[in-house]
Amino acid sequence: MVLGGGTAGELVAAGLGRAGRDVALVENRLVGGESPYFACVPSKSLLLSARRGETWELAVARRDELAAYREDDRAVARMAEDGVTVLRGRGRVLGPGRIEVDGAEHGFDDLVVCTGSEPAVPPVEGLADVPFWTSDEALSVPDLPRRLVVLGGGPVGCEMAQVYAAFGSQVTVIEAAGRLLTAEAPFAGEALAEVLRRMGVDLRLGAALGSVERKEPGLRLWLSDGGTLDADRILVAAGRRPRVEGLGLDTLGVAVSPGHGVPVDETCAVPSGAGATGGAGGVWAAGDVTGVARTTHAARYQARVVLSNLLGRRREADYRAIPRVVYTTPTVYSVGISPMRAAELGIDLLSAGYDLAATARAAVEADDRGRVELYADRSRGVLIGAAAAGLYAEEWMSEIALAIRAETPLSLLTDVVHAFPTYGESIEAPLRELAGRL
Ligand SMILES: Cc1cc2nc3c(=O)[nH]c(=O)nc-3n(C[C@H](O)[C@H](O)[C@H](O)COP(=O)(O)OP(=O)(O)OC[C@H]3O[C@@H](n4cnc5c(N)ncnc54)[C@H](O)[C@@H]3O)c2cc1C
Ligand SMILES: NC(=O)c1ccc[n+]([C@@H]2O[C@H](COP(=O)([O-])OP(=O)(O)OC[C@H]3O[C@@H](n4cnc5c(N)ncnc54)[C@H](O)[C@@H]3O)[C@@H](O)[C@H]2O)c1
Repeated sequence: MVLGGGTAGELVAAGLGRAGRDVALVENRLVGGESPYFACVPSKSLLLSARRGETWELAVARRDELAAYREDDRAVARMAEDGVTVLRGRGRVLGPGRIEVDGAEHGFDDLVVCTGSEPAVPPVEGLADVPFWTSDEALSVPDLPRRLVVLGGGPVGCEMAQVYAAFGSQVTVIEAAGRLLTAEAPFAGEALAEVLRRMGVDLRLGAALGSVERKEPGLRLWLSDGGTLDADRILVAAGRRPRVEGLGLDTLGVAVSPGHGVPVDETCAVPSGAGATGGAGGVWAAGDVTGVARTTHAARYQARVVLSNLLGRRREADYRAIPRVVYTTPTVYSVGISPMRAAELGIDLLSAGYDLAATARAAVEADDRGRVELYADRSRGVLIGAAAAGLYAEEWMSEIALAIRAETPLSLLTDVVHAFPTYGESIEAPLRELAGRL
């Protein structure tokens, strides 16, 4: 029984079905989940349209076509082809081996929890009384607000700010922390801030939203720094919470708490309390609901780990090199440990950086923005993290993910040759610098 038919749930269910197992997928919205209809695909489509200078009407038409007009018939048909029974409705576990889907009871041996995440709405005075968007609306409705306030300067807030500013909205980003993309290396958020400011985005950094009130026409916002703002629409992009409540997991002895992921071990099994099995089998979880990495590729990775273990081939997940990408122009790509995290862990970190402007490719592209930074563990002589802000960084930084995951010695990495003229050449000088400082 797979509970939740998004990226993770689809992959587990399809794999089990193809392997001839008896498998059902419970989904109460759209088979496919967030990514194809409300998240990755429509956001990347709008970002590309913005970069190409398309009109809003064309961009929305293209977005909606790519998002299959938010209809899941093709995804459901694929499930049927793979031998998966789709149970439409909200699922709730009743106890070991028993689940209810919209009133009907079904049995199961193994349970895989893939219920994803939902937007976190901060407890701001007045916010619940005004109409606001989350990314779901921002990526599915045809409106282009004249004045848009984006609450949160994380990946969602930054991507949406760039989209709406590019198409002509007057955008303000309110970010409680002092910079954008707070989890990542500081230069990345600063590079993005510069680009957004140049596009006319008003960045209110270090300010939280205090309260909101209707003010015809539109809304009036009060900030914690005493400032006020008038807007037509608020987009809440203040983080996401694993969807763990109301699933009945407590009946299996699985302790969950709001805002925290379902706990998983390295095999993506949910450690069971007394009598906490899904019947004859076990309880597993994959994707955003685990709160581990919260990206589509991480959901797919965990799903493959679950699938392998369910099919009898033990597999453990390794999260050291899962990329985190913000698909703005320029792209912000991060992987592995950030400098802040290394400091928390007491790692003796060596860092080296390089401005992309110094590459021949930057001259060819006539774009001198961007930088790459590499972080190595001095004691082990291997890369443990990296960040880049630059055009196509999501493509040319993949080799760094491989180097981190494979723990390739720096001495060997310095012997890798990159094609000329590419942005990939930008990592050669920092790699040599790091190797020379070991
Ligand atoms: C705006 C935005 C942009 C993003 N862009 C990217 C990107 O470019 N790249 C990237 O890698 N990641 C991106 N992400 C993150 C990515 O969308 C998620 O990590 C991914 O969708 C997680 O997949 P999942 O299977 O865990 O959950 P979901 O896709 O959310 O699937 C969970 C499913 O479970 C169903 N469900 C929940 N509870 C129940 C229940 N009780 N009964 C029945 N069904 C239930 C839900 O309806 C849903 O369909 C983005 C996220 C957002 C918000
Ligand atoms: N390209 C991608 O892979 C991609 C793109 C978008 C989202 N995602 C995933 O979606 C998840 C959610 O992204 P997100 O950007 O919503 O969350 P986030 O947690 O990364 O960022 C939210 C930001 O909102 C700020 N904030 C929260 N409450 C506030 C308040 N009251 N006032 C002002 N600022 C406030 C926080 O300081 C934080 O910086 C991410 O963890 C990411 O994994 C991935």
